[in-house]
Amino acid sequence: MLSDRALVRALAELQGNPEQAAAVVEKGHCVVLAGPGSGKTKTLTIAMARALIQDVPDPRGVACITYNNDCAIELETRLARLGITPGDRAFIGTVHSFALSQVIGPYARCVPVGLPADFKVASKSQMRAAVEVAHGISIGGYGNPHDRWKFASEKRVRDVDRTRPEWRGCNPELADFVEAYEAELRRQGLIDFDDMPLIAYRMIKENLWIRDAVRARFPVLFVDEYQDLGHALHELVLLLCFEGDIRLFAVGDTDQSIYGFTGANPELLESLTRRSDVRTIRLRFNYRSGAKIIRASLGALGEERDYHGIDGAPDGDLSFWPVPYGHDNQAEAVAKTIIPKLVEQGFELGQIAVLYRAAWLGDKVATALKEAAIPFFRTDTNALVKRSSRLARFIEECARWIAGGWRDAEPPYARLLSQAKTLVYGRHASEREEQELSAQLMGFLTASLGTSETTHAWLQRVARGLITPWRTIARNSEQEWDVCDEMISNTDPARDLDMPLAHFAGRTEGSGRVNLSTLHSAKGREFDAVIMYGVNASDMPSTRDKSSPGSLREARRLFYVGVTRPKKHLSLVYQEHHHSPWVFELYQRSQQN
Ligand SMILES: Nc1ncnc2c1ncn2[C@@H]1O[C@H](COP(=O)(O)OP(=O)(O)OP(=O)(O)O)[C@@H](O)[C@H]1O
Repeated sequence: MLSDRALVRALAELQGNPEQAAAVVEKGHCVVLAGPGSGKTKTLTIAMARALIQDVPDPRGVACITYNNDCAIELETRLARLGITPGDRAFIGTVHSFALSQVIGPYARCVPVGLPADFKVASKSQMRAAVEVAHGISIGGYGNPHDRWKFASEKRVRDVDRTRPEWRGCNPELADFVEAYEAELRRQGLIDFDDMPLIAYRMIKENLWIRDAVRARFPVLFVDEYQDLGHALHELVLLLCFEGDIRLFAVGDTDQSIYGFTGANPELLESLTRRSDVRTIRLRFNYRSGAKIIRASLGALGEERDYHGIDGAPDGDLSFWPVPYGHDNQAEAVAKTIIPKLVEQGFELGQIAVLYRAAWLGDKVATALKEAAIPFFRTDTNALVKRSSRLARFIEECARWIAGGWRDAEPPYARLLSQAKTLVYGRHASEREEQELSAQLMGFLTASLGTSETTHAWLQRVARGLITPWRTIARNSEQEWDVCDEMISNTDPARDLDMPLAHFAGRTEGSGRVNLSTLHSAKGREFDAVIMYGVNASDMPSTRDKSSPGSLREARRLFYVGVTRPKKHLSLVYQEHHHSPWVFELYQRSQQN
């Protein structure tokens, strides 16, 4: 339970930092801008707890929007430490789930948006087919529809307000393409992912009573990682907060903007700081990393910033690992030399992370670690348990309960039931629905106790016993039910991927396993030691990164995100005589004072 005592303790922790302390008690619109490790997320979570206790009377609550499910889960974990759990008074989720569960779900049937009551989210193949139909109608079928769609979908997420002249004034044929595509989806009772914030925006803009209803429920809106959220969220914020009187508390760092390919634009956050009705607070200390790592990170960014380590913090250390030949040899060096050396220096495996650009590089590291018998936990797209998938995490928690967790309530059954409720009903289930769900879940879990099934066989039973019946009744159309099938395929015994259920159940983070993550998924996280793998001249930046100044800048920011994750030690691994140019700049800057 959210308690005054936990809040008093949390507020006391910020007293040494006047900027953080001022931000959490701010009663007007507030934007906190700061570099890595400066306590933005900590400030946001405490501000949220304070608002819930002191500013917003029950049953009203607050909403907190963030970029993706990874970030939402990280926030939920931090808020849970302050006694806040998502529920009626606190919405925590992505902008898509906010749009779907707080605007479209409750109000679409009251306004003419052209959605049937039982609308569904389109699958990838339905979206591709709709693009092809729309291309035939709007462009006459000339050229490759999917190549053309890339430009159309960029316009779709950028020009959010279609009543403005830019929508038809600039590239009208792309506007036609988008409209034909959306009409084709609607004809089938479908919406897609990008539709969610766009439809919510239009619903609110055209029906101001919906904005009032959202404000009645959530008088304060928190936004984490604002720089990674695109135009649709920004327009929603302008509508809800600056035209609609909901209080905004946003945090972000333009130097860590790494989702340009999804339409994110760091300028949107900058534009908020120029508003006279917003108080901008800049944090100056980096609590995470030693001074040497902070200096190195400025070399990685290639620009100076006014961030400092805290007095008395250890300097931190860097090591450089030139390896003859390519990725395989570099992965071997990570497994056979670098990790053992870090362990020798006293680092725990669970506090070491290996970061890389793409999941296929993670495969190479995983293979080398397997051969060296080093346990690891993957959080990239090739991971068995997708960190970003609530369904995958729920399945893993069920396995933990079966593999002994039921004895000491770790995880407690109530948590499993609440996760199941969210997956199927999006949190609001009737008493009868909840009872039926519980009977089904409890029946399944108890039938799994004491069996000697492997993970693959058990997952097949999960699919038959839970997923198949649930996906037919699911109201929460956002859920990716196919994740269970992916897990079944990723444990295929024919490819020697199966494992005992107890082994699968122990695959949680921080349990003595090295963390393997893409740079994107490492965002917002921290580790004692970080190994940046594959920092080669041809990978960072890649030829694709060099195709435009914007993508080159974004690649550099991605490198910076990785370099700013360690608290105490940063290792860089690259091909001998073929290192990224940024490694050299980083080295030079780390040597200066
Ligand atoms: N006032 C403070 N006193 C002590 N430790 C703090 C303070 N503020 C933040 N920290 C610690 O600093 C670390 C970084 O904080 P946090 O993750 O909130 O930073 P951030 O700005 O969100 O980082 P990033 O942008 O890199 O994700 C955490 O370990 C946090 O507990």
